[in-house]
Amino acid sequence: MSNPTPTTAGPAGVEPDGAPRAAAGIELRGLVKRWRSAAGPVDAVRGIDVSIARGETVALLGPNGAGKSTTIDMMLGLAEPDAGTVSVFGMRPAAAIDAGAVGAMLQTGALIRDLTVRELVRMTAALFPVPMDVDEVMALAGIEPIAGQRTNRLSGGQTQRVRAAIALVGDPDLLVLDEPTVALDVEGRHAFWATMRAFAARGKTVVFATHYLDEADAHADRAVLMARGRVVADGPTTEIKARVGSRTIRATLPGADLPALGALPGVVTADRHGDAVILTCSDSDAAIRALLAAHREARDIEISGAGLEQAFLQLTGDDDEGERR
Ligand SMILES: Nc1ncnc2c1ncn2[C@@H]1O[C@H](COP(=O)(O)OP(=O)(O)OP(=O)(O)O)[C@@H](O)[C@H]1O
Repeated sequence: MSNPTPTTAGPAGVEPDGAPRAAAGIELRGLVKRWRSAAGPVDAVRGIDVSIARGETVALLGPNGAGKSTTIDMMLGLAEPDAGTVSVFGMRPAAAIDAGAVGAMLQTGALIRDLTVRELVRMTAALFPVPMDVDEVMALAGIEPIAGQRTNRLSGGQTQRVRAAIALVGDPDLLVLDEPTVALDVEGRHAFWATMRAFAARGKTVVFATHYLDEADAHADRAVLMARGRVVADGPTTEIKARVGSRTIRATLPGADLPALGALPGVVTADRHGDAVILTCSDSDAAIRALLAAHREARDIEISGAGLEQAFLQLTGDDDEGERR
């Protein structure tokens, strides 16, 4: 990964005609990236369009190799697109970084050794035009208790917290996180997301890639699902769940005729577990009415929404036809 190259784009936050860009968010337009390696070319990103408004928290979701990290690299100016454009608050990525508008926590990146945690955070703060107060960022990242510890004597979870503090200390308007909680245990994840929510609550824009679908569901306003270099779904997590269908009806119904249940209006599939039947529905309202009309004896009825995991598997499972909306 190379360092961002400075750009000669216009002054930070100002359009060529002099108008302020305060309202602009992140715009990815027609982005294409083909990596060339010894094993041959890899079409990592195959034409994606994503708009992220200021103040939004957006999760980039997708299986291994979907193109999430490549997209993040282009958003940060670390990789040059083969086609398309990236605009970060109206600027090219390198200009946005030069302006101190972007903080990032990528998958790799060691801490400078032989400094205390506080020294490292203070030193990093000095690199930014308008940094956060060092004590404030240490509190936000929960690293006050390890302020005096040497950076080479930290656990994996402590290292992640310090990396988070370093990403935050420039008080960026955009924070980009590539699978930030991979090394964290359950408690560490909880603390990490509390930090990020507190940061987002200051009106900041947060974009994160994750494999943890529950994290996207819990912490993002919106999820952009990628598979094989394309966007296969983009919307609020609730909308994505609704798009794939579905809700599930469970009911106790001994001796039920599964083919008949499967043929009820609004039902897509019918399965049995012991005396319980599980109906996957495209229209759970129609299905529940039909079920009760046909089987007054049905009891213990539960209706639940599909988890994001289920939505994700359905949306990314058969993506050969390309982008679907
Ligand atoms: N620097 C590179 N050189 C060559 N190929 C690359 C490079 N970076 C990524 N790739 C390839 O591009 C494709 C997309 O990778 P990318 O890391 O963007 O996906 P991802 O969705 O972030 O995956 P993961 O969840 O595993 O991190 C993969 O096939 C990967 O092997």
